[in-house]
Amino acid sequence: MAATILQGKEVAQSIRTELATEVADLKKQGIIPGLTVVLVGDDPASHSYVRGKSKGCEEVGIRSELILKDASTTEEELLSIIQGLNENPNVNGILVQLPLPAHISESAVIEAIHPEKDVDGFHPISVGNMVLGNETMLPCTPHGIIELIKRTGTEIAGKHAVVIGRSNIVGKPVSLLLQQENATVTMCHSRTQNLEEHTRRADILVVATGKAHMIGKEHVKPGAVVIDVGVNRIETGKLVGDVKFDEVQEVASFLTPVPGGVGPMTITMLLKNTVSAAKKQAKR
Ligand SMILES: NC(=O)C1=CN([C@@H]2O[C@H](COP(=O)(O)OP(=O)(O)OC[C@H]3O[C@@H](n4cnc5c(N)ncnc54)[C@H](OP(=O)(O)O)[C@@H]3O)[C@@H](O)[C@H]2O)C=CC1
Ligand SMILES: Nc1nc(=O)c2c([nH]1)NC[C@@H]1CN(c3ccc(C(=O)N[C@@H](CCC(=O)O)C(=O)O)cc3)C=[N+]21
Ligand SMILES: [Mg+2]
Repeated sequence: MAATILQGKEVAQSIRTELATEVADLKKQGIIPGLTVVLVGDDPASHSYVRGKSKGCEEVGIRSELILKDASTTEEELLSIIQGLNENPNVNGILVQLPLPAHISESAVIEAIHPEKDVDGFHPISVGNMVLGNETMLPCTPHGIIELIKRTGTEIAGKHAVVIGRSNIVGKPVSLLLQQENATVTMCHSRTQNLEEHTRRADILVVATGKAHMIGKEHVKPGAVVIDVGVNRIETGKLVGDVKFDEVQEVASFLTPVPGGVGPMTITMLLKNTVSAAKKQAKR
């Protein structure tokens, strides 16, 4: 039986409609949520993601600002820009697009963002609160993935979830959130031996490696929910996931497409975090 395609784009759209109503209400109270995105350098993929973020803000009525700096920007300059944004009451959320040029320390930059404005959920305080299960800003991609899985009607509790990838922005946090939803979680990475043996036991398989088409139907248990996080531009210029969509579609029960799956959910969770940051900051 062919998998149901999990149209993240449609789910994202319906959440954005709800957010637009919420933002309209906030505006009546004089609260205008604002997001500032800082982009250093001229990586074309980064520019493309950042455009998606501005468009998302526009759709729901969030005021967005883009600060573009060239690749030679120093760490000191960037830290001082962040300091200014921390102090600016019109800015509720700050996102510094990663990766940064090699001469800038990503951890120093992330730590400079005020945790209340950390809409990426990357600050050590946000990460620590997530690990402890405290209420906090959740990282956008992992949060979007959990929302998508829930929309399938799949009960996460008790299921075996396998996550491939252990990055700080996707693999690690999504495995933690799945565990908090009471899944039994296995984490795989580039040093995992016999990958297929692990993935074939997954009721829920989350793939976040950045390796185009590395997962085929031989990796997937019939009936599994498969979430493809990868966004890879191949030679033809086409955008593809980490999963061989056509063949995995034959065995999975649900499968996310690329594009149109996890990506739009990521941006929507960013919008959601920005709105919640604005509400929290307005109370003070
Ligand atoms: N749709 C969205 O919203 C988003 C999409 N992405 C995309 O998701 C993908 C992953 O991103 P990110 O987590 O930042 O990537 P990273 O490169 O930071 O991490 C990749 C992870 O995959 C593991 N890995 C690599 N190759 C293999 C392999 N052959 N077998 C098993 N594990 C492997 C690595 O293992 P090891 O740790 O051992 O090196 C690492 O843990 C990228 O394509 C990225 O563009 C990312 C963020 C958001
Ligand atoms: N500080 C920071 N926060 C991030 O959240 C962050 C980051 N840095 N660096 C890079 C990764 C990657 N990422 C994506 C977001 C949306 C899509 C997305 O919307 N993709 C569309 C296609 C986009 C296109 O056509 O290029 C889709 O999948 O449908 C993809 C990737 C966020 N990231
Ligand atoms: Mg990375």
